[in-house]
Amino acid sequence: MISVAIENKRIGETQVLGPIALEIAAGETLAVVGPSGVGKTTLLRILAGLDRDFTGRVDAPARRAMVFQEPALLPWRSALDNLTLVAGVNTATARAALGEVGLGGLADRFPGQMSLGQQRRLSLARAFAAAPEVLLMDEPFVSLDAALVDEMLALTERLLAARTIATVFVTHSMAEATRLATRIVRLKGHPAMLDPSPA
Ligand SMILES: Nc1ncnc2c1ncn2[C@@H]1O[C@H](COP(=O)(O)OP(=O)(O)OP(=O)(O)O)[C@@H](O)[C@H]1O
Repeated sequence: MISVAIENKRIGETQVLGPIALEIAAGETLAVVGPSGVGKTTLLRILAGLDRDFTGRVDAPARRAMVFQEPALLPWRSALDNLTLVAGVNTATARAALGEVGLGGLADRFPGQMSLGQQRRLSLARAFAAAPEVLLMDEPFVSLDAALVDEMLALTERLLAARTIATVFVTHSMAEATRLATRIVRLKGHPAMLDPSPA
């Protein structure tokens, strides 16, 4: 379970967020939608513990994983080694995670030797490998073609269904939000707050 109460988040002189209060239960998938530049990534980075420069508090389990817009893989490490460098992921766990996303046969490939879809699946495998209690995804399917988005959505649904993770994902796409999320919230305004009308 994640509980967040942001009073104020500034970037320079500008107040970007707040006040914002949210609770996300284990097993729940919350989609955060809103216009470009409203503060969705800023909120997600606070939830991930990557940004502590705000007024307020975040209570969340320590085991958090993040999936970024770009796969952010290490090009000089094999698929397997991209997973084993995550704390708590040994070779057996990494192989199981690769198998779960359909990359069991590509453990020794480098990211540059994989298709875009395979790289995205590797990025998902890396996030799930460490058995996170909290998963944060920042537009994980942006710039993919429709068929690949559909494949990635199906895979993510399958991975989440087998676990009880508190998930927050940022998206521009209402179609993605509706498909994956159990709840949708919209960020609105400057500074951004939760829009009380249903998203
Ligand atoms: N390092 C920075 N310096 C100055 N302003 C920033 C910085 N990072 C973000 N901002 C500003 O903070 C606001 C929120 O940015 P954020 O990236 O959270 O928006 P977003 O909703 O995720 O946008 P998008 O949907 O386009 O990714 C924006 O107005 C942005 O210009």
